[in-house]
Amino acid sequence: MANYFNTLSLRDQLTQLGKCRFMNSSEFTDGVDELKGKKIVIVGCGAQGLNQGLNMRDSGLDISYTLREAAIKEERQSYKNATGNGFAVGTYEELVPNADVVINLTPDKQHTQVVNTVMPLMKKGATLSYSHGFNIVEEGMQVREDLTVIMVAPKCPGSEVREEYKRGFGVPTLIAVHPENDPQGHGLAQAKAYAVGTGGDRAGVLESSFVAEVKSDLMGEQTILCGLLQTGSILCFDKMVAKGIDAGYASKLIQYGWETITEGLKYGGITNMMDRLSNPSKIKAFELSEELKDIMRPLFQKHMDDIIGGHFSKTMMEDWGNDDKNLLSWRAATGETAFEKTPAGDVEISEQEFYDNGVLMVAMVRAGVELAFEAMTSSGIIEESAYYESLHETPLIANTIARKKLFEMNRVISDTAEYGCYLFDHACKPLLGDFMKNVDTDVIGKAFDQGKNNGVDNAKLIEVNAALRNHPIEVVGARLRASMTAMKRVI
Ligand SMILES: NC(=O)C1=CN([C@@H]2O[C@H](COP(=O)(O)OP(=O)(O)OC[C@H]3O[C@@H](n4cnc5c(N)ncnc54)[C@H](OP(=O)(O)O)[C@@H]3O)[C@@H](O)[C@H]2O)C=CC1
Ligand SMILES: CC[C@](O)(C(C)=O)C(=O)O
Ligand SMILES: [Mg+2]
Ligand SMILES: [Mg+2]
Repeated sequence: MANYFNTLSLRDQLTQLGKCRFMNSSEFTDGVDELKGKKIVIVGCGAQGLNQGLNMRDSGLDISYTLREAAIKEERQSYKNATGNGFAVGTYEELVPNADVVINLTPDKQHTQVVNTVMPLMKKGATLSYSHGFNIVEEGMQVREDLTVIMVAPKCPGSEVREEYKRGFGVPTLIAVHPENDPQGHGLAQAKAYAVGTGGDRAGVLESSFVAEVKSDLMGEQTILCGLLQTGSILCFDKMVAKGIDAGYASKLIQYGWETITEGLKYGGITNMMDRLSNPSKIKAFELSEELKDIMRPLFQKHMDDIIGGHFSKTMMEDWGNDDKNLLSWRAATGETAFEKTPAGDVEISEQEFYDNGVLMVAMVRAGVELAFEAMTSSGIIEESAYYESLHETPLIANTIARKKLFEMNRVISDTAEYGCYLFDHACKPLLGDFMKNVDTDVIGKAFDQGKNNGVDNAKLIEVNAALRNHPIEVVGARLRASMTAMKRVI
């Protein structure tokens, strides 16, 4: 199998990378009709499998799970997830031949083997669905000509897919039809109905391509969403402790700090997050983030280039072939970091204090979000997609760190995201070595303007505010957040 993206002509590469249309809610008036009464069988019952299945069943769809035989026999967690929630479970041979739609929600590493096993059992004209297109785009999986291939990719962890649905809403979702596999022309209608089933239509759906989803998803998760949050957690914690700040306080400031400060992003983007700081702190955070952007830009660009060119997927697949040696050793090493091992102290930290004493964390978030967005859009990914894969998803990943630190983040995200996160972290920490030598507790651990007057230069403040507010991510973000809020009001 060859990398599908690399087999395309430049024109087709650019067309598929740039495919992204924010769909109007009027396009979803048929609800789940296209899939009503159809047999939908999900392969795997993990982070996405369980939560998508619960939502689709509550939306009136016929959902059952097929698991590998050993998982059923040994009553593994996937089996318990499915049966414990009252779903029918069966082997591939029992369920796949009658399925109208087979949804592959196993880890990316398993896709080739899983698809090669289930495909011969699938009935003529059925549909195969994914939530991430790695197998199609990076591995070049060839799917039987009579089968339709679609993707419905929620832009968030599985736990949020369920939580938002229960709140009567949903999460932004990207849908796509593989152009090589749409023999009956109904792929888009099915993907739309599936997105309604998970609640995605209530938050916003992007009609995109497998290619755009893969390249943007990989970039977001490796850099700002997971990689930089990991690097920032470790570096900020070590700095505070080295400078004599109580380790329990430092641990708590970081564990809950990402969640608190990125909450500001949800409501009003980077502008709002930065506006939560006093004027002197905001100017300091701006200057730090400019410096961080200059230092980290080549690394963000390298990740984007390696993703676009296929170097990243090639090297990760080598690790798959090596029994995940890198992934497992990097996971173990993360568990040994001082931040992971130091429990959050029993101290009260107010919401405002997380901002005031976390100026460096705010600067890291601004730098990472903007750099990821810039690297994606300059590679042909449309702004809406780049927004979801950077700013929008950062608070959702930050929530996972608040639950159980980096362990929880890396547990909840896909193995693919986890691998890319460690790769970025290992390159980023040394890159920030000199920068970190020059920072002190006035920007991490204590308030920047403590005991000083609150004065700033007017011209400087105007310049900083303009730079923040006029960044393209703020423009597209304001539009997307307004439509999400409008959708929420309609429901
Ligand atoms: N994690 C996330 O939040 C997101 C994930 N995605 C995508 O969703 C897909 C699923 O990822 P995720 O939910 O993280 O996966 P998980 O690791 O959480 O779940 C995997 C499931 O697949 C089963 N499984 C593992 N290996 C095999 C195998 N060889 N054959 C059959 N079943 C197997 C496991 O069950 P058992 O081992 O018991 O057999 C488990 O139920 C991926 O394509 C990922 O990129 C997309 C958006 C976000
Ligand atoms: C951010 C990681 C992710 O892409 C996701 C939750 O969207 C993943 O692969 O887990
Ligand atoms: Mg993702
Ligand atoms: Mg991903």
